[in-house]
Amino acid sequence: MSPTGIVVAGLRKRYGAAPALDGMSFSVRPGVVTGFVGPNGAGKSTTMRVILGLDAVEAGAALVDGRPYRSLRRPLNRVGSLLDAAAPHPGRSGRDHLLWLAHAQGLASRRVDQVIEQVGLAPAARRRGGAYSLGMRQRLGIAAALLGDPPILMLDEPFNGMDPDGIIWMRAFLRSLAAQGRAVLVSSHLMSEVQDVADHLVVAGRGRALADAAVDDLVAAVSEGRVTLRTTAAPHATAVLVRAGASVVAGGRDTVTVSGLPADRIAALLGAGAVPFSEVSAHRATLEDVYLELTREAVEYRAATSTEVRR
Ligand SMILES: Nc1ncnc2c1ncn2[C@@H]1O[C@H](COP(=O)(O)OP(=O)(O)OP(=O)(O)O)[C@@H](O)[C@H]1O
Repeated sequence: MSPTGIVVAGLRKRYGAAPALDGMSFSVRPGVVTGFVGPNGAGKSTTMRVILGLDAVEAGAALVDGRPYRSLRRPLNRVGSLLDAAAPHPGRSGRDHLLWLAHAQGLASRRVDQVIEQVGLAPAARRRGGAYSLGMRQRLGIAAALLGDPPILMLDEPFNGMDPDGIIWMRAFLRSLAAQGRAVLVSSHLMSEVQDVADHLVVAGRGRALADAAVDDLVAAVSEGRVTLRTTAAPHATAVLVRAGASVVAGGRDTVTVSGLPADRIAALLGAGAVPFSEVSAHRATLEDVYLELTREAVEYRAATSTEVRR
């Protein structure tokens, strides 16, 4: 398959005065789905374009199988990419679009029917492209990326325009591609889209990777030292705990997340203050928490979504 996947090291690029990439570094390993998430403008699409040699950088390097994309001998057999949903000629069928691409790459027509099957486009393959929904165009774009049977796949926002069934299909499909040993990089500006599919996450913000780590490690790091408290008297509990030096963040209904105090001390303080509670347990952060924590400073504007009381 691919011995090294993709390695991105210290990419820098400006558009005018504004840095689009400001030291972007991460790697995409074989056999794993790597989610590439970050707010709008974080530099995800620019990074993918740089990996494919479509954009130049002022510093840094992007290597595919240890080489710059442009020096690969048969690049389409090494990396399959989806940067924008496919836009077949409106009068041409999806199958004809793929046949045209296959011939341009010197690939057998047989490959076209295989990838159409793989992406579940068979019922629509002979329909005119003009009638395709965005979700169908995404499938067609993925079929095109797979034509050369590449060991590396790079998909920019492939969930865009997919309905819930399409999203479930896409997750399973990406997992199966990684299980075959391929390196799969998939971007999204929504953490919810990559959760349940990515084993590894690169969180981008302001042109750099804020994190490049296994999902489990990120969740553990953000969970550490936090305690979930379930109480019907959240305002009272918050007042008691903040007075004792904790930070308290409102969670779901009847729950708050406490940091700065161990669980046994929290229970003792609430007991002493006669504050009712039903649970005090180690907090398990969600991927959404991880994302919010990491990108807090990288987002130019975010409406207040939680009430946080700090000491
Ligand atoms: N062709 C361009 N000309 C000028 N600025 C650009 C161009 N392409 C990207 N940028 C800027 O570079 C920065 C990074 O953009 P990029 O599209 O890579 O981010 P992104 O993470 O993919 O965001 P999104 O999720 O919105 O696509 C942004 O500030 C963007 O406005």
